[in-house]
Amino acid sequence: MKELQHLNKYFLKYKTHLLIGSVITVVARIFLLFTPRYVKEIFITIEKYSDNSINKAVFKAELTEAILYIIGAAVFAGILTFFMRQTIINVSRYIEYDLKNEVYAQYQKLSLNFYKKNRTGDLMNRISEDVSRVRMYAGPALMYSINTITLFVIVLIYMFNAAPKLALFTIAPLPILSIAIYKLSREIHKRSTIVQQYLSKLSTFTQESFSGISVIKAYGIEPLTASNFETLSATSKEKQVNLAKVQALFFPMMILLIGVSNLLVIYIGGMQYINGEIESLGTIAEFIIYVNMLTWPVATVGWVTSIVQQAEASQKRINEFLKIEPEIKNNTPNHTEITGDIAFNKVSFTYDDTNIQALKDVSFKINEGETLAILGKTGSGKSTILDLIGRLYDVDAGSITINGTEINQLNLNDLRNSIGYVPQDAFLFSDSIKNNIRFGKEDATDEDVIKAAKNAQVHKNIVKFNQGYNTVLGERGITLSGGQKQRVSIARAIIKSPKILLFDDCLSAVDTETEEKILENLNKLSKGKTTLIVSHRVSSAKNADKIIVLENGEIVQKGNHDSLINTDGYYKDLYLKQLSESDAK
Ligand SMILES: Nc1ncnc2c1ncn2[C@@H]1O[C@H](COP(=O)(O)OP(=O)(O)OP(=O)(O)O)[C@@H](O)[C@H]1O
Repeated sequence: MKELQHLNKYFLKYKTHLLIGSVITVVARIFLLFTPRYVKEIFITIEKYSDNSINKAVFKAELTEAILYIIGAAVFAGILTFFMRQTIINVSRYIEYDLKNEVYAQYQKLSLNFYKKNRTGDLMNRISEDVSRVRMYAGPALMYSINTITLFVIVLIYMFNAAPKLALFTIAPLPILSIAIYKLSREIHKRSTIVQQYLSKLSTFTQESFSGISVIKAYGIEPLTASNFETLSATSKEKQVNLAKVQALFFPMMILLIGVSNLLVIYIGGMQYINGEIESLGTIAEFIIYVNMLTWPVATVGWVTSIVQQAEASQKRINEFLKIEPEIKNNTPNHTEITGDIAFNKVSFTYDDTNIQALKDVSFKINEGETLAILGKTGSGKSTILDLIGRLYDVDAGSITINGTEINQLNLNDLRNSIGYVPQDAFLFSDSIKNNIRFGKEDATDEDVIKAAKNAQVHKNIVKFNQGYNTVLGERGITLSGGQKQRVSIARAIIKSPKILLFDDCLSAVDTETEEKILENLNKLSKGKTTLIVSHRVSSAKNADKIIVLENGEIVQKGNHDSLINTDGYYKDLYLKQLSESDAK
């Protein structure tokens, strides 16, 4: 129960609801217990009438009174049961909602390293499956526990008062029922976890197959994919059948044990009646109703125990993530002014998971309003420089400063809000083009969106779509070409009009003519803004104020276009190669 203590703060938050719910539960059970007692009364009345101790009129009156009490109590207990569910079960839904929000907020705080270590499916499972299991503890388990305890205490008092020996025999099989249900619930849980795993394997397989349907079709491997699906599906079916087998045992077992208890009541009760140990047959009828009333609560003891165990395991998994301290912390809660003077001072950085040193002793400076182009072979560390500016990771050695202040001393939100970042793989949400661009600036008007799209040279493409800016993009923006996606992503960054613009090789999929136009527009737009352009093309770098060339994480060349084309090295070679390529066209 240690892990579940995390929920205590929520129980405290909803204490009034819980208290009212508990009181209602107790009162509802008390009313429910009117039935057996009045059934006994009816039997006694019948016995009195058959003994001729009462006349027909009294018999009728007593019978009617008892029946009315039974109906009234049942209706009242029914209404209270409704409110019992409306309070306690609703609280479990509130707690589920709060917990999901807490986990989601924590996910957002965690750094990229966390996302590399944990699979998306796992993150999704903890926020949905695990939270649902915990809800079962916060609601149904709590409700049934109060229910069972109340019913048990009252019924046992009644039973032992009425006929102690009969009471003892009647409740004897109940612990067996409870243990059996506990064992069965555990088995059901074990098997349903396996079923769950297969279902998620099936959905991952289906999702991947249909995302990559063009590759599957191009390679003509539909039969192979179909047979892999069939194999997976067959195992999944087998597991479902296994689960259904144990589930099918649940009710027969309950019916059997109720039957045994009923027989015991009738047999022992009958013997006691014959021996004159109990005064009326009504007591036997009363006990039969008690046994049936107790069966479900007793069964729930086993069921609740298994729910609590599952919830504890799920909460443990949730707590594992909640306890992780975000690696990237906002060290300055106060607002900080961000300008565009950026300096790298002997920065080194190694990726934790791969142990690859992506940057070694990198130093450079860009003044506000300047453009820096970063070139170099793949894997030389270019993207890492951009990631470090946005503090997606913190440096291992050296420092990065913006206007003389180390970036880890800047307010993290201010820093990220002042950056417009266009990643290498443009990621677009399944939403309209307009909203995808507006994502950069929530309060942007339609005119702002169009202006940004024009500057990113994508407006003409967008208006050609039937729905124009309202065109909804499919999963991962599949309806757009690579170059169009890159340009929508650029529009998203420039609409924000940030102090710092980071372009990570985001013109690779556009032709050189469009690239030229975009760069021209950016040149106008980025007046006063600091711009970093990562590229593999000299055309993207030639107008930059400064150029650096990276190799294996180290700066091997520094300068501008004019100086670098006159110096032997990577830049000059690239320039000559790309010049001859464009001449050849
Ligand atoms: N998230 C990551 N986790 C672990 N290692 C990484 C990660 N990102 C990059 N690396 C490694 O760090 C090195 C530098 O990568 P980086 O992405 O900065 O290179 P790049 O110059 O931008 O390459 P490209 O031109 O192909 O985009 C590479 O060896 C790469 O494998």
